[in-house]
Amino acid sequence: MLQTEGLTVRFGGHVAVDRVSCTFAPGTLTAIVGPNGAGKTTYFNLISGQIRATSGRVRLNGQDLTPWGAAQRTRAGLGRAFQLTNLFPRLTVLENVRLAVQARAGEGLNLWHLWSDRRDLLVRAREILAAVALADKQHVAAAALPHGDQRKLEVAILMALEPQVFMFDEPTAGMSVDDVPVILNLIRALKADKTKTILLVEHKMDVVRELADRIVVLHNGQLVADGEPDTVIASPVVQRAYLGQDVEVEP
Ligand SMILES: Nc1ncnc2c1ncn2[C@@H]1O[C@H](COP(=O)(O)OP(=O)(O)OP(=O)(O)O)[C@@H](O)[C@H]1O
Repeated sequence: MLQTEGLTVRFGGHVAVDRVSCTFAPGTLTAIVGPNGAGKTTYFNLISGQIRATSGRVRLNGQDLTPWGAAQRTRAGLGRAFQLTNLFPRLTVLENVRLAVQARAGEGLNLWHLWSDRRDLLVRAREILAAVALADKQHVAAAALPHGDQRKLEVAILMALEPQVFMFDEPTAGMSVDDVPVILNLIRALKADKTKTILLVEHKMDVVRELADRIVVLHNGQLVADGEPDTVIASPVVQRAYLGQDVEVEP
């Protein structure tokens, strides 16, 4: 169970995320939608610990993570698709995934263990690469991958870490038409597991409609709608937000 309580961040005079309180339960995929600049990515950054809140709290299973940095939150089970800066650019695709599998298996993110004889870890890494359709690129250096493949590698590493909470921020952005279904299938499979808490920021409403159990709408940093997809999509607040008109929110 992931919770945010009154989560707020100000950048100068601008309140990018404004008192957002929300609970995300295991077995549920929640789509977070809203117009450009609504605060979706900033909300993710506050949850994953990339930026610190001005006020409010983030809890996972009741534990207050608010004072913790991103790495500690990852260890606690909050998983966000890694940015390439968190990867080892000169190591191959397989080595990067293998390291994440090792970290999950409790051997730590230790390069000296990379060639240990834990064959099971290597097998698991190869399975994950097959699932994200990167098996044929396993020996390519991470930094040499085209953008779409780098996004797939980020998802592969996230899968390898087996977090309790999966956070996807526009996971298919910049991907080829062939790769989009690969990633959507993976998210479907995670959802079918029914034990994971999945958060998805996504602009494509057809994807949201198909995958979401619940939709949360942010507008000007505030949570303005929350509920079942059909109800939320039909609500005047969403219709107005997507038509670009002003939405009335709390002062
Ligand atoms: N580090 C920062 N410093 C100053 N302002 C910021 C910072 N990060 C985000 N903002 C501002 O906060 C607001 C919310 O941005 P955010 O990227 O979270 O929106 P978003 O809903 O993810 O938008 P998009 O759909 O375009 O990705 C924007 O007005 C943005 O300019």
